[in-house]
Amino acid sequence: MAEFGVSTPSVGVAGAKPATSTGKPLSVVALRKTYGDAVAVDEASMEIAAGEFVTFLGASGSGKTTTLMMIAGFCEPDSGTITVGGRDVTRLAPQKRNLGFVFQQYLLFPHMTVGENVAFPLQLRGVPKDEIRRRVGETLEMAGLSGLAGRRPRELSGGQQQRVALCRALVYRPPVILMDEPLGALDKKLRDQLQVEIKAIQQELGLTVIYVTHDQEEALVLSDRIAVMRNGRIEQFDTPRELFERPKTAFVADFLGAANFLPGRVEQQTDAHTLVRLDRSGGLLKARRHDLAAGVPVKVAVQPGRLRVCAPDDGFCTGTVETATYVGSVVRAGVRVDRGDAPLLRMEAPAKSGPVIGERVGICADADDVNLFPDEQGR
Ligand SMILES: Nc1ncnc2c1ncn2[C@@H]1O[C@H](COP(=O)(O)OP(=O)(O)OP(=O)(O)O)[C@@H](O)[C@H]1O
Repeated sequence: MAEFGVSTPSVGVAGAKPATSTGKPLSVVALRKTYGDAVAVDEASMEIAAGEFVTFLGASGSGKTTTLMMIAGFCEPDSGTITVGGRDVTRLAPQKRNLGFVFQQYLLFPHMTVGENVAFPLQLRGVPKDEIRRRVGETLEMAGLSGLAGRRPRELSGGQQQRVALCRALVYRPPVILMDEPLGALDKKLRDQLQVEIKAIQQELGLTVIYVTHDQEEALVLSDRIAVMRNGRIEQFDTPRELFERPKTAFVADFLGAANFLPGRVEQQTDAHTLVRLDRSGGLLKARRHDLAAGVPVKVAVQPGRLRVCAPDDGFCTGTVETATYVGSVVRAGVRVDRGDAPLLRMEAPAKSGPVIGERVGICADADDVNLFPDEQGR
């Protein structure tokens, strides 16, 4: 599976670190960039640990690439600071920051062979020839490209070209590698495969990686932590699990898990829970405890995978199954809720016991899976 020739150690396990990390910590403080009146990046701050895989995730135009380009040195910030391994690099030229880059366009030199492309960063740094030969050989082997060293980029597939681009970034062991949608041009199958390989190699070498994508699944698979960006701001910077289970805003809940939202009001606080009365059906729903006063209008948010079918009398609402799509291990269903608490509740149920179209059902959720957000519109 892992063509990079490394074992695939606990892929996707946040925080798994190798014994020796070649990465360095990176810190960004109050980074800001404007273009005329438009604010592209607004006071972005984050501390990234050595060996951590961090992803900037957001919709088009949210400021991901601008933030990455400021870290790389290709775009000058209006204000703020960037430090790598404790050294302030904010005003340094890109080549003086000693960072590796991999972009969506492979940007390989077409007239050079694979081996020459990978050797290039070492030649620039004046590394002796024998050493270059050894390190290029090792890196190509790790990427499963040893047999292709003599080919030119046009004689390679897209996936192979992207592996060469990755080798060229890895060969001089930069303490931080920046990747901007590196798999964006590849088909889904190849993308999935290279995600596993990039993660494996990052863990193996203990690299610090900052990765840009607008693909939520890719971000979840790869990252120790994800910075969800919106309108130039970091909306939440957290582990995939925290973002998914404890989103701090309705935007994050919707962006990461496509949450269901139901309008209601806080009814009562207990020591362990917050009780919510749904607006239209009057159903009572238990959420994990939030610090909200009785009477406050809220949006109740539950991820589709955390809703369950139960007996109509046992749920916080009832409805009729309107759609049911078999997608392998689960059935994705849409439930038309009585009295209009939500247009159509989206849920996932195990395929074996999945709901069928036309069935009358109750809907339940564990309190711990129910998040509340104050409803700013107030109603
Ligand atoms: N050179 C520029 N001149 C003017 N505006 C710019 C420039 N570069 C970026 N912007 C604006 O800054 C904002 C953030 O752009 P950025 O490319 O960082 O977003 P992004 O999240 O990376 O988007 P995408 O996923 O589409 O690449 C956008 O509104 C964009 O139009």
